[in-house]
Amino acid sequence: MSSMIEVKSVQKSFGRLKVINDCSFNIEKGSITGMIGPNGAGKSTIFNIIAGTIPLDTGNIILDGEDVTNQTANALFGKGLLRTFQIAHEFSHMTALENLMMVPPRQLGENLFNAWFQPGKVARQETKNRRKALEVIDYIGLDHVKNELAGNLSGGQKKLLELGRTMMTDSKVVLLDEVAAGVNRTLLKGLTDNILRMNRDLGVTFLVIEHDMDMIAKLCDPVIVLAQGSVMVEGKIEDIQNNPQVIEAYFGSTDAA
Ligand SMILES: Nc1ncnc2c1ncn2[C@@H]1O[C@H](COP(=O)(O)OP(=O)(O)OP(=O)(O)O)[C@@H](O)[C@H]1O
Repeated sequence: MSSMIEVKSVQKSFGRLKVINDCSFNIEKGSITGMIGPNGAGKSTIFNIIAGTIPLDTGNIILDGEDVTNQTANALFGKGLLRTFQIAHEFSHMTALENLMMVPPRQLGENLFNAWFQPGKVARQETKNRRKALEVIDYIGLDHVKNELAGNLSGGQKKLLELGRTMMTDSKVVLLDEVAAGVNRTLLKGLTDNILRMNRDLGVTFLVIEHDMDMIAKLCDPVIVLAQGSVMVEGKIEDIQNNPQVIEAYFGSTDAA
């Protein structure tokens, strides 16, 4: 297997606080890699560095063989790396289906030149886009609420819609940051099943940061344990759960989930 993402000796400090400390790991192509660790271990920070939302101090991020260190989230999006975002406030008054249709980058209809000079092409693109959105909404099991305003969807349905938005883009790698938070068990199963299907059917690689250990156990292999800004151990969830060092650092921590 080859690497989709390589994190190489990354360091990151906020002021005098060293948050990421010589952190290195690989995410294999086609894997669903989990990341766990105690509160404050640096999970969100390394996640944001990979996603291009915060710059690193030293080290490198390699995406599918290309050095993409400190490239913007937009540039990375163009290269097939996507993180899910909560549905922004301004999209909550649009329907679930419209939210999906909004997603593709470089949408022709938004380009004035194309709208004026290539109206046929724009219409074709919109039809294609709508067809894809209908396929995606069916795939994620939200067909029955496709015309509902996104703001009226339940918390779990919004998470499914966020996942659906990643499917509109043909992403190679999707970063998921605590998607299970606040989602009920039934919808969580839907979310987990969809991630597994996207991985299996579409070959999407995932990096999943999650406090929900059931979800990690169902989805992820391998699991990386981050502690104090670097990788403590990496392996199968069964081995990690029995590792005394991890139990001490993670499960022994009073504020661990
Ligand atoms: N922008 C920032 N400025 C200053 N300190 C920050 C900033 N972002 C994060 N930190 C600090 O970096 C450390 C790691 O935070 P981070 O959010 O990456 O941890 P985490 O492992 O995701 O934690 P949790 O599981 O609680 O979400 C914490 O001590 C946090 O206070």
